[in-house]
Parts: sequence; structure tokens; C-alpha cells
Amino acid sequence: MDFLQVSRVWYMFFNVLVVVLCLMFLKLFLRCRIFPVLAQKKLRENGFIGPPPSFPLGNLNDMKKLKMALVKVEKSKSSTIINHDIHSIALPHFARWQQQYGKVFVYWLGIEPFVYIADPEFLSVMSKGVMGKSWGKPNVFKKDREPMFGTGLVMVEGDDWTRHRHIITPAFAPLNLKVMTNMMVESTSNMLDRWGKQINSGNPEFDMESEIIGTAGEIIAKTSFGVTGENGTQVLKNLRAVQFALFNSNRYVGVPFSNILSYKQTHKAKELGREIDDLLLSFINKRKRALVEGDDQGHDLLGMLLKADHKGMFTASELVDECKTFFFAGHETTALALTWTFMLLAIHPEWQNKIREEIKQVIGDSEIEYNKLAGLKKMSWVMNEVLRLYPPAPNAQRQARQDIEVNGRVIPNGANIWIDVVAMHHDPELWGDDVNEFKPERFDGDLYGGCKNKMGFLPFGFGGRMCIGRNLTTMEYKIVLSLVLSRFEISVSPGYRHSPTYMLSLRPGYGLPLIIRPL
Ligand code: HEM
Repeated sequence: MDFLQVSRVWYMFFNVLVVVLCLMFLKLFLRCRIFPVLAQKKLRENGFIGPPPSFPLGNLNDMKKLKMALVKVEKSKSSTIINHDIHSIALPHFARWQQQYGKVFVYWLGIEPFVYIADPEFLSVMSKGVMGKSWGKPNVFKKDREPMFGTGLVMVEGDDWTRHRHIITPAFAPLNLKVMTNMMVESTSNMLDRWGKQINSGNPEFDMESEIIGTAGEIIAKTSFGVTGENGTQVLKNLRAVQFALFNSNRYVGVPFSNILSYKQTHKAKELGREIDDLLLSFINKRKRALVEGDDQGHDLLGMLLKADHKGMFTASELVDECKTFFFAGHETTALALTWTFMLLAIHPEWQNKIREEIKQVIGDSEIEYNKLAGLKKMSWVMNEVLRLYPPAPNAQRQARQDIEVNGRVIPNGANIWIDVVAMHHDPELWGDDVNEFKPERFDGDLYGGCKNKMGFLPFGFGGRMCIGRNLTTMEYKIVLSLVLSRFEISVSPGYRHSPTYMLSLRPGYGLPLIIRPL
């Protein structure tokens, strides 16, 4: 090849490279600038306005500033005040924007538009025309939370969602849950014995949040995939570490190339995710072999799925994703429902007594039996009231996979939807003037607690995608609460600082120190 030929090849290569780079740049420009501008125009034409976004952060900076301002105000306040009017404390940006733009508006996470909804009437009309399988889950979260949920039930869409939901639903049937009673009693009793020892040694103060999260983690690992012992500890450790890497950091979800900015955490979460997958996969394979040999005694959700799944409806990796999903969707939510319950009962000893009385009547001195739990009616009111005031899942999310018309306005295909459950649960127009008071009796004979619109009370979401684990949660809630209140009385420690904080879920910002005394 002479010099002329070589330089011609280089010239062509260079030209191709320039074209490829230009195409890549064009694609990027379209995705990051043109499409968001077009989406904003379309939303505005349909009457959806909101705080003006900037490029590339959207409204993330405003959110941060409002949060910082709140932290300053909070620091100047007395720490002893426990106020249940928490919307502007936990979600100050939404509270502020609601005052300016009403109960439906648009805000931006980076280049992703979110239609914010705190109006149950709007929500009701919007969701009427869309079936469970036709809803999307925001792609931006799907990608971000891949190590936690993979393509499990929380994230899957379309016909795949119908298939997953259809296979999984029977695993949560009452007969299957019944056999988990002993697993829950055992883990809770171990925790209470530990408390007894600590109290006897002269220290009656406990951080209830971490106590309950530890026990709920153990319970969900046992009831979901039967993991105990050393394997169980390792899986639990990794699962928590993934969550920590993803959510205890200041990440810019929705901002182009944000993964590079938070490369360390994202990479760590992915690595841990892969380790969890390997651990669970080896565990699942072992269980599959045991099942074939007629030797699987697992009364957990995985056991139910494996038994129902003998025709191979789920692949091994789908089973792994479902196990992770059960853990992440079910562990902290249940733990937080209990944690907030203990806070509320600690400041309302009269309700501790009422429930204790009910436990005596319904369960007496006998062992806890699944069939008796339904008789704990007042406890159900308390659970509902806690989920209303402090919903562990403070929002529900969707993504439109088609244009959706709501009262003549169109939510365009691709727009994300953010339903603010905390706002609706604290809206005096829906609940009346006593909206921010702890009044479990509002649920006496009324599943919606007197809310003026049934879509205004959504602790477990709505429509076909409503939480599949709500019966499991109710069972665990009642078992743990019955065992704790039968042995102990609780009060708030002077060290408690009331600061409900949004961190994917709604949790106490500084833990929940409580004083526990044997009865
Ligand atoms: C207090 C406890 C719990 C709360 C507050 C809660 C709340 C929620 C909410 C708000 C949703 C979204 C619904 C929607 O988008 O409309 C959901 C979905 C889901 N939850 Fe729960 N949950 C709890 C416990 C559990 C438990 C114990 C499990 C399983 C072990 C579980 C598994 C799931 C799954 C798999 C989904 C996705 C359902 C689907 O998209 O088809 N949850 N939950």
C-alpha cells in the first residue's frame, strides 16, 4: 500500500468518525434538549404548568433550596413538639408549589417531566381509562433501581406484568400466609427477649426504628425466600447495602450523565446487586432440586412460587428479581408502619390500653393464631390511621404509555406521573378540620376513614397495581404489635426529635428513641 492509499483510508475513517460523532451528538441533543422542550410545550398547551425548570437540573435545585430553608427553620424550633401536619415538613417543595400552582402541576427531575397529582378527583378520572397492565413505571427510576427490583413485579409492565401478577397472587392467599405465623412469632419473640435482657441490665431506652427494621428484615427474608443462618445474614447485609448506596447519597436522578457524577455509589450498588443475584440464584437452584426430590419444606413465598411454577412459567432470573422485590417492597414499608405506630402509641397511652384490652379479649393467654387476627378491629383502625398520617410509601408513580385524556386535558405519552399520597392524606378538604389529629376511631365501620373521596386514601396504591403484600403486612403488623403490647408499655424518650423525612419512604429523621418498661 503506497502513501496515497494509506492517507485515503485514514481520510475515509476520519469522515466516518465525524459522521458517527455528529449523529451521536444529534441524538443526545434531541433527547436532552429538543424532546424535553417539546414535552414542556405539549404539557403547557394542555394547561399543565409549574415551577420553571432549568437545564440540566430541572427543578432539583429549587427542591434542594427549599429543603435547606426548612432545615434552618426546624433547627430553630423546639424539638419537643410533635406535630402531625407533616406535608410541608417532609415535602416542602411540593407544599410550596401546591400553594402556587394548585393540586395538579408539572415539575422536572432533570430532563424528566412529572405531572404532580394531589387531587383525588383528577386521579379517579385519569385512572378510570387505564388498566393495570397499560400503566408504565417511570423508566428513569426503573434504570436507577435496577439492582433493587430488576424486572420484578414492582417494575414490570404490559403482558409481562399480567403474567407475573397472575403467578404471584396465589402465594399471598390467606391459607399460604397462615403457615407463616410461627416464623413471625419466632423473630418477634427473639427481639422481645433481647429487650427484656437489656432492660434488666438497667437500660430501658431503645431506638425502636432500628429494632423493628432488623426484625422486619429477618421476617421478610424468612417469609419471602426462607433464607436463614449464614446465607441469610449475607443476603440481608447486601440487600441493605444496595439500598444504602442508592438512597443515602445526593444523586441527581433524571439529569443526563448523573451516573458519572455519582459513579462510585452507582457502581457499588450494581456490584452488590450482582452478588445478591448470585447468592439468591444458588439458593433458588438448591430449592428447585429439593422440590424435584420431594424434599422442599419451604412455606415461604418462594416455596409457593416454585410449587406453582413447575411448568417453568418463571425463569430463574425472574425468580431472583421477585425475591429481591419482596424484600425491598415489603421490608422497610412494614417496619416503618410499625415504627410510626409505636411513636403514636407512645404519645397516646390511652390507645395502648384500648388495644391491650382488645388483645386480651381476642387472643387471651393463648398462642397467637392467624384466624384470630381479624378480630383485632381496633388495631386495624390504628393501623389505618398510622398509614394515613405517616404513609410509609409516600407516593405512587406511573408513566403514561399512551396519551391520557382527563377532563379535556391530555397527559402526553411518556410523561411521568407522581401521586402525592402524603398531601392527600393531610388535606382538610378531604378529611375535615381534625385531619392532623390521631383519631383511629374515624375508621370504625368505614374503610376510608370518612375521606370524602375514596381515591384520597391510598396507603397501598390504587387500581390493578395495588400492593400485593397488604395482607402479609397486616398480619405481621398485628402479630408484632400484639406481642409487644402484651409484654411492655412504651413512652417517648426525651431524646426524640420529630422530623418525618422523605427518603424513598417516610421515616423518622433522627430515629425513634423510646423508653420500654415491662408490664
Ligand atoms: C405497610 C406496608 C406496605 C406498604 C405501605 C406498601 C405500599 C405499596 C404501594 C404504595 C405500592 C404501589 C401501588 C401502586 O403503584 O399503585 C405497592 C406495590 C407493591 N408492593 Fe407493597 N406495601 C407494603 C408492604 C408490602 C409487602 C409486605 C410486600 C411483599 C412481601 C409488598 C410487595 C409489593 C409489590 C410486589 C408491589 C407491586 C405490585 C404491582 O405493581 O403489581 N408490599 N406497595
